Amino acid sequence: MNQPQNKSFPVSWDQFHRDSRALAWRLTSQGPFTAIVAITRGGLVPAAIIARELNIRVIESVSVKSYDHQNQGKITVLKSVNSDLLAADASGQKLLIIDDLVDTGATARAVRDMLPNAHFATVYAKPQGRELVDTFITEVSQDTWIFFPWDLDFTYAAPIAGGTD
Ligand SMILES: O=P(O)(O)OC[C@H]1O[C@H](OP(=O)(O)OP(=O)(O)O)[C@H](O)[C@@H]1O
Ligand SMILES: O=c1[nH]c(=O)c2nc[nH]c2[nH]1
Ligand SMILES: [Mg+2]
Repeated sequence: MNQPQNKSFPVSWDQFHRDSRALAWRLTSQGPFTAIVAITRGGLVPAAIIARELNIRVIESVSVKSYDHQNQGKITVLKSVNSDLLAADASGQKLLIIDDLVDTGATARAVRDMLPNAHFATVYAKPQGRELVDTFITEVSQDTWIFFPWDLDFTYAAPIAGGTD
């Protein structure tokens, strides 16, 4: 990552479900899609919600890793897209790629290279990667780290004004 992520944007399960549903609503005018390609692991949860809302039964995964905790490394493709879907994309079928967020855009670029005709959607977007995404719901600033509900646990929060309660 290019700049420190000194703000935080924690997302609850409720909020994530609502935002993913809002993304599904927005995607209704872009389909119908024959299949979803979820970018694991973060894209698996919104992909399940969107598949349910849009009645899509075929879900493929592509595994791309670029972060170790909050540090960006080089892009590694751990699992590519199966050849049937590569052929479907090349023949003009509408595929939908889903991820939880786009940050620098490195992951999105790698997956777009595999499926150049697919519609790319994320729940959240940061400015550096926004142009690589066709549809998203909420933008946060580049110096914000989004904390997803599957990475969080309930814990004590100090008062905003400082000190202890
Ligand atoms: O736009 P970028 O700068 O490439 O960052 C966005 C990607 O980073 C995160 O995935 P990560 O590589 O951490 O793997 P994970 O989904 O398994 O958590 C996130 O889920 C996106 O896929
Ligand atoms: O949980 C996450 N939050 C983020 O803001 C982010 N950016 C890249 N990868 C990320 N993972
Ligand atoms: Mg990811």
